[in-house]
Amino acid sequence: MLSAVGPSVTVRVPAKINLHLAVGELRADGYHDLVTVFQALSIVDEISVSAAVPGAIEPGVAVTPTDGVDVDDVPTDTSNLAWRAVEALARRADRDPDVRVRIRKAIPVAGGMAGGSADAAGALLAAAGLWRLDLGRDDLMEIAADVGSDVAFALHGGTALGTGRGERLVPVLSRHTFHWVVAVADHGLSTPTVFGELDRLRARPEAPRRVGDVEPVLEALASGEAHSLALLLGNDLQAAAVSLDPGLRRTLRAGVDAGALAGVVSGSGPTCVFLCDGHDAAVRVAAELAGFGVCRTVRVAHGPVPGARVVEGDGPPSPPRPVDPGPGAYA
Ligand SMILES: C[C@@](CO)(OP(=O)(O)O)[C@H](O)COP(=O)(O)OP(=O)(O)OC[C@H]1O[C@@H](n2ccc(N)nc2=O)[C@H](O)[C@@H]1O
Ligand SMILES: Nc1ncnc2c1ncn2[C@@H]1O[C@H](COP(=O)(O)OP(=O)(O)O)[C@@H](O)[C@H]1O
Repeated sequence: MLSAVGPSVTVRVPAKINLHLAVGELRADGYHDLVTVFQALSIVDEISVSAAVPGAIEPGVAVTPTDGVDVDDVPTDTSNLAWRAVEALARRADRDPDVRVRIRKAIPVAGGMAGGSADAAGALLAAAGLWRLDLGRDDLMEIAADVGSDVAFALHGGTALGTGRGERLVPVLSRHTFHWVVAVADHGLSTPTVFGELDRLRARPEAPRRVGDVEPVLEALASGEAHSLALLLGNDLQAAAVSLDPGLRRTLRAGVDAGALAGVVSGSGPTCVFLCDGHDAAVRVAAELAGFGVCRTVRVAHGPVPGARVVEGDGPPSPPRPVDPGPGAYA
């Protein structure tokens, strides 16, 4: 959009959860190989990138909370993941990152829902549009993966199987919409600390049990059966998140007591997500769970939803991406 002060592009980008997260051994590069099933949920951040204008729009990052999210721990300096994405794109395009990034934040911070990665994906798409860069989807995915393991999925959206660090994606057939209750904790957990805790737990004789194969999860998604999927939700990082934050055990129990089909820690936590038998059931579970006092806030959400999309501005609209895969997809 051409405004009085200059052009700007706005992108909406979803949170993710991990329906299945199998963590391999620690690699020499400090990462772990993953086999994960991501699903994008209807909790979205909005990222606007505007051309800096001397004296009117200063380069940098601003963050505004929405939906009661706590943004105290979101940096507004060059360490913000959205800014790092803009810098990576600017390097690729051989230009200055002379922009202002505004983030309207609804995704819980440090909650295992990849909010920072979502902002990075949003900033990447918005800046590419603002600068009218001639980059294909593969170029954007490559830059995204360099910024963080989860950034590529935020561009992709829908439901996808992630391997490698989580950045290698194949779309997964997911029939129907799944309804979730999201229990947001009053604090965050650091992703590297949770991976480190899992390594520590695995070095002990009574190592936590690992999640099973991913194939049954893909079959349940293809069938669209929430009851089948509920039995298969699993996350190797859950034992580590619970070890660092034992209160999560109560949260997980409370969601099921409130009527959810099943619950699991999302990614490195501490957000817990509960699969419900339809939208009305999710609203009931959320109301009951909110009364248990086991988390800071409770949200109702659904998935899958599309990945990062341009909603306003003079950049090219993002190509529509199928939530269901085309030929050659995994399931
Ligand atoms: C655990 C997951 C599951 O989807 O999500 P979150 O809980 O963070 O949302 C992801 O793997 C997080 O991805 P992301 O948050 O992008 O991680 P990165 O910035 O790439 O890495 C941060 C740190 O986490 C650890 N890490 C991350 C990914 C991976 N496959 N193995 C790792 O060991 C490493 O210590 C790394 O230095
Ligand atoms: N745009 C951003 N939004 C949220 N956190 C950010 C952002 N940029 C950097 N961070 C840092 O990344 C950490 C992890 O945040 P986040 O991506 O929300 O969680 P997670 O890795 O658990 O999914 C935060 O504690 C914060 O310090």
